[in-house]
Amino acid sequence: MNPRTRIKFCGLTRHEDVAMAASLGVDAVGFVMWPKSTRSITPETLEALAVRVPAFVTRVGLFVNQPAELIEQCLPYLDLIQFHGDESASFCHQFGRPWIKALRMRDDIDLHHAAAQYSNAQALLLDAYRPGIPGGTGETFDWSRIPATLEKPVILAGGLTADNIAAAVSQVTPYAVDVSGGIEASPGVKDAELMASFVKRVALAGSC
Ligand SMILES: O=C(O)c1ccccc1N[C@@H]1O[C@H](COP(=O)(O)O)[C@@H](O)[C@H]1O
Repeated sequence: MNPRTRIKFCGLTRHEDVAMAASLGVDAVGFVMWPKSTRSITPETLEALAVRVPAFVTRVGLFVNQPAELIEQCLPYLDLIQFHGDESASFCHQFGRPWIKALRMRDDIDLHHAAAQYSNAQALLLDAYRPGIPGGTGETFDWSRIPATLEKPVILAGGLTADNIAAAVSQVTPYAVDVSGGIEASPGVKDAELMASFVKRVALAGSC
C-alpha cells in the first residue's frame, strides 16, 4: 500500500485559515517570515497564530536568506524550518530544529548533488524557477525532470491547484505537496472551498 501524500498549506496569515487547514486534516501549515512576500507575517503574528495550531499539525516557518537572529526569535513557535533562499547546509543546520530545503528548478540543477549537499535536510522542496523571485510564483515546472529515485523525500510545490494536483501526485508520487497561491482568494487570504477541494483531490489521487 502506498503511504498517503502529506499536505502542507503555506502562506497562512489568518486564524480562520489555520483552523480550516487543521480541520481538513492538513499535515503542516506554513508561515512566510520573508517581509517582501505579499503573504508575510511578523514574528508577533507568528506567535499569535502558532500557539493556536493544534497538536500534531507541523508549524513551518519559511525564510529567504534571512539573519540567524530572526530565525532564533521565531523558533519557539516553529516545529520545522523551510529555507527558501541560497542558504548553505551548515547555516540551515545550526538551529537544532528539523529543516527542509527549497530548490528552484533551474535548467542546470542537479538534484542528486543537492541531496548530497543538504544531506541533513528532512526533505527537499522542489519549486518552479523564475529569475529574481525566490518562490510563491504560482507557476509549475516540468515534473518529468524529477528523478524517479532521489536520496531525500520530495515535497512538490509550484503552481499546484485542485485542478492539477491529481496529475501531479500520480506522475511524481511525492512524499508531500505544498500549495499557497492555488488555495487563495487573494494574497495571504485562503479560500475555504479551494482548501477543501485541494485536500479532497489529493486523497482521491492517493486512492487510485
Ligand atoms: O509564498 C511566498 O510569497 C513565497 C515567497 C518567497 C519564497 C517562497 C514563497 N512561497 C512558497 O513557494 C512555493 C510555491 O508557492 P505557490 O503554490 O506556487 O504559490 C510554496 O512552497 C510556498 O510555500
